[in-house]
Amino acid sequence: MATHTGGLSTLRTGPSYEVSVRNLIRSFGPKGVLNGVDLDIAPGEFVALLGPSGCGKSTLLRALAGLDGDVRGSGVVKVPEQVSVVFQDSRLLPWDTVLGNVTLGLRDHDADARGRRALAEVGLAGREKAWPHELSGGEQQRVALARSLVREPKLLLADEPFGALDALTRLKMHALLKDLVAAHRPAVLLVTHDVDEAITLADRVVVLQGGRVALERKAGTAVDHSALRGELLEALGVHSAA
Ligand SMILES: Nc1ncnc2c1ncn2[C@@H]1O[C@H](COP(=O)(O)OP(=O)(O)OP(=O)(O)O)[C@@H](O)[C@H]1O
Repeated sequence: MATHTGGLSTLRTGPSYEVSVRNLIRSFGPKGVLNGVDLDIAPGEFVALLGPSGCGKSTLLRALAGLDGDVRGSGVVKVPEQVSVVFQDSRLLPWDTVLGNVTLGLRDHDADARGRRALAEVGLAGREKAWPHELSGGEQQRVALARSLVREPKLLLADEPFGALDALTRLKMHALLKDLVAAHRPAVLLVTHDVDEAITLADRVVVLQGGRVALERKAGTAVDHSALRGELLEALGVHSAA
């Protein structure tokens, strides 16, 4: 699914990066959206992408996924071959079972066994034969995660995957995603509007603004959550009294 530029990647970036973006520019008609984005993601690193609505977060994610066509020469210097994408809606095929959705397109002889294992990992063992409409929104997102991870991606791209879920389900999904990422170790780029979600889940938080990376901060358990929260909210133009 992802597209490659080859060649330049070894000149511009160390082999230690899974993803390298240099001076990525994207516009729709005369409107510039991405005006020179630089971003590297190391193997197994979890990066959260924050930014005001319309600043180009999804555009960047789609460029990395190769969803908007050929990205050669556009600034995506390096992306791995195995990329999986999870969106806000699960995008399950309504006419196939849960297991069928997870294994869709897999040709290996052990696809079913792998699909069952992936479903067990997301807490849906026993639901293989269910239809998507029989599942809750949270369960459908679990299936979407299983479908992504069964392909053992080197890069997991997630575009507000929990944005449509209630607060409690969202917290449960955070814990699940943390466990899945710890087990599979893909590099992750998570687009989110939720500053706390970004700080809790990611190793690094990147703020996109004016079509460029405006701020990058280390996140994770070792950092002062509330100080980082304040700094990020300020960068996003939200002035909180807290
Ligand atoms: N296919 C397209 N054609 C024309 N304009 C587009 C297209 N896709 C995105 N845009 C425009 O590019 C800008 C960035 O959109 P994008 O979806 O990347 O922003 P975003 O940061 O993900 O926003 P949000 O947080 O609201 O989801 C927006 O102004 C949008 O209208």
